Amino acid sequence: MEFLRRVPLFADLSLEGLQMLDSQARIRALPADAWLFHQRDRGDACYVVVSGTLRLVLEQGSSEETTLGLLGVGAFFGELSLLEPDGTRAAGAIAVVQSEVLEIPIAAFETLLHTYPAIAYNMLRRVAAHVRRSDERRLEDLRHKNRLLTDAYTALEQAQAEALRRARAARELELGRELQRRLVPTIFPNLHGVVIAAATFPAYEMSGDFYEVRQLSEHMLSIVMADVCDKGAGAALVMAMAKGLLLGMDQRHPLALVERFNQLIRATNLDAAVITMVYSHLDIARRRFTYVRAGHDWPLHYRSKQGRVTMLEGGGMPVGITEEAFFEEMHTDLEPGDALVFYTDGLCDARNFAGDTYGRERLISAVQAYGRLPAHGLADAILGDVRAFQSGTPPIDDLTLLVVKFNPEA
Ligand SMILES: Nc1ncnc2c1ncn2[C@@H]1O[C@@H]2COP(=O)(O)O[C@H]2[C@H]1O
Repeated sequence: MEFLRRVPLFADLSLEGLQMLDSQARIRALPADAWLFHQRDRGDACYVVVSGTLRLVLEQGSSEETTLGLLGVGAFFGELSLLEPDGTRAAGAIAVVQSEVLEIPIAAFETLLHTYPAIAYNMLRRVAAHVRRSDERRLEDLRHKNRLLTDAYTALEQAQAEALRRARAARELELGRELQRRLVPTIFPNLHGVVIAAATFPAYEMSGDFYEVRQLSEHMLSIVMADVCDKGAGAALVMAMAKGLLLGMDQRHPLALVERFNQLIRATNLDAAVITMVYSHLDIARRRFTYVRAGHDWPLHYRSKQGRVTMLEGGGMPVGITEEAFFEEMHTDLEPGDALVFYTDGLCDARNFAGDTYGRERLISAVQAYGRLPAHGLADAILGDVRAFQSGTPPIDDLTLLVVKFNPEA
């Protein structure tokens, strides 16, 4: 009774009212973590905390919980569900520590409301406050969910745009690669027993390496091996432009062609347009090889009679550096069974795990060892030697190899 009198809600109750409550209410003990009731349970009593602490919980899902508030000694709760017919609990109540509550059955609660207008009025104020608070909570909850949704939507939009951009870039690269594949020949003129084999491997999606073999007359081939001094898409664009320029040029004189080509490349004003190249003519009837080496790695000449390899001499700077560049036209005579090996610097610069480069010495040894093989066999043997040396280390530069096997028909 004394305890009931100290509960603020019951402060104005008459002795009769307090006695009625006291006779009908009972104490319930709750161990820590015990549920007094769950949200959505049917309400059949209201409560006052006698000892300990309870927590009011919104149970939103199996794992989601929101604490509405803590109830200390003297707190009154559990009345909302009693005010509507067959009302259910708006929240669950759980003991935080070992606690006790005074349980007032619905019948006693209704008698109180009917008998004491002041209590009914207080109850009305509590309900109004609950409704307002729950509206605010719902609004804030909605705003929060809206923010989460907006964030998720923005993230999704960004991810979609990024995926689209990547797909487009990948498609463009694929188109570029395809275009480039068509720019380098795979079928070569096979005349008078001269067989050519070539292979190119870009370090990135696209490459700055290129080669070209054209038949200029019945007995004359032009052979070009070139390397744009850059990698990737930029190099590939310069490569396509350079190839176009070369195609339209007068091919009769190697030295004149390289000099003119240098001026044309300079005239493009592109910084990236620096190209090392070997431009050459193979005169099959005269067994003569004429070439201009513009800053490119020395082609190798396998002399079948001696079984030896020589580097083809002759100097010159890369194309595209200066208008005053100096180039040299050189000649060498070929014997049946000889081979010419052209390559880009990606071949000698191929690295192994230890960081060592394949190098020209190894290349010369390989050409010397396999020089007797036909063109494709020799190209495969050289590439096999490089791959074995690399043992899986990813390439850092484009790698191109072209082999000419000279077996003129008598
Ligand atoms: N914001 C609130 N929303 C719902 N119930 C509340 C809230 N704050 C306190 N409560 C009390 O928690 C009790 C849960 O059971 P009832 O719905 O019977 O009555 C509820 C109120 O007494």
